[in-house]
Amino acid sequence: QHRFSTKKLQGTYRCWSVDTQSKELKLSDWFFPSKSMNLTNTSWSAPIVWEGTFDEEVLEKYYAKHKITVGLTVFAVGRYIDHYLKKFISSADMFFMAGHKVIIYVLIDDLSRMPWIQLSRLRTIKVFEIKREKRWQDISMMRMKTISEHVVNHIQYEVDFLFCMDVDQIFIGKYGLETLGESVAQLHAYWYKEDPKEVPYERNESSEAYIPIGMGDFYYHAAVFGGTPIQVLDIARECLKGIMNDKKNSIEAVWHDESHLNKYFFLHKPTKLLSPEYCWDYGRMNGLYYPNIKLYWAVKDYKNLRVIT
Ligand SMILES: CC(=O)N[C@H]1[C@@H](OP(=O)(O)OP(=O)(O)OC[C@H]2O[C@@H](n3ccc(=O)[nH]c3=O)[C@H](O)[C@@H]2O)O[C@H](CO)[C@H](O)[C@@H]1O
Ligand SMILES: [Mn+2]
Repeated sequence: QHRFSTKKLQGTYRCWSVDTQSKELKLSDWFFPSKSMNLTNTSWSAPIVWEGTFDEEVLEKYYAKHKITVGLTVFAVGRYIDHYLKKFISSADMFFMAGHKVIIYVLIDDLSRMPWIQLSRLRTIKVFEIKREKRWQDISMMRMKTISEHVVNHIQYEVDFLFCMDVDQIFIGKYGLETLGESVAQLHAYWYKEDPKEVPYERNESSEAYIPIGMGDFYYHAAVFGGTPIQVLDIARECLKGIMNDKKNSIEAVWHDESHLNKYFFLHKPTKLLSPEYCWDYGRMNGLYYPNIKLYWAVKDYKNLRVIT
């Protein structure tokens, strides 16, 4: 078993297996990082996708012949429905996999509050009612349970690739084929330049999400992850297992599902990483400028929006 044991962590990474089901285009055909850019490859040879590293034309041509459908799950519970959902979906309609088939899976705790949104061609929405967890921490963490159930029940038969995203964000640039992969992780905008020693991994040894100081590769943002449906199923199941075991021991990891996701990607290296351009925070990172932001954080308002318990 790969769950935590200090001895096992040392040097024995489980690398990804080649998923023969994946319709992904071969890396050497479309990924051309320039030498002047930093951080375009990981130590396990996964690409880190930035604007300027990929040949969009080659990708479009390839996927014109190999038709795909891309899924996108988003949760909206409580006040997050009225505050974020419409903007997230209408901006996704415009920018997420433009020109390709997309199914947006909305998981909502009150169907009657689902906003009416006129979609473009090739886009479908499927709405599912879910039960509302009492604490915001559980709303966030139990997404892993709901995602895994829906992947098992239907998503796996409907899409070739799947993304799972937070609702409190907005697309503003083309979020395209370059992001597709077997297992895709998002670099967190606050920590992508940081030494892994400094990032907020769970440091409690008793937690399933524990990563010892000095280990770890990057700090990944749980607001975006994806891959093939089978891979996403594995991510969601493993994270849920960690979350539930922690609950049994009355532990809650410091950044909830994000801590468990970081543990997962530490043990099972993602095959593709997305630069912070794919999930940017204009609020805190305003000293830095990237001209090609594709998705950014909406303004947070925890005090008014989160369920209070
Ligand atoms: C950088 C950072 O601070 N990250 C943490 C923070 O992310 P966030 O502050 O981005 O968390 P969040 O409030 O966006 O919650 C995550 C997602 O759960 C859904 N949702 C959550 C609450 C709610 O009342 N209704 C609802 O629909 C919604 O899709 C939302 O986008 O908090 C999360 C827990 O919430 C995780 O611990 C993240 O690791
Ligand atoms: Mn969020």
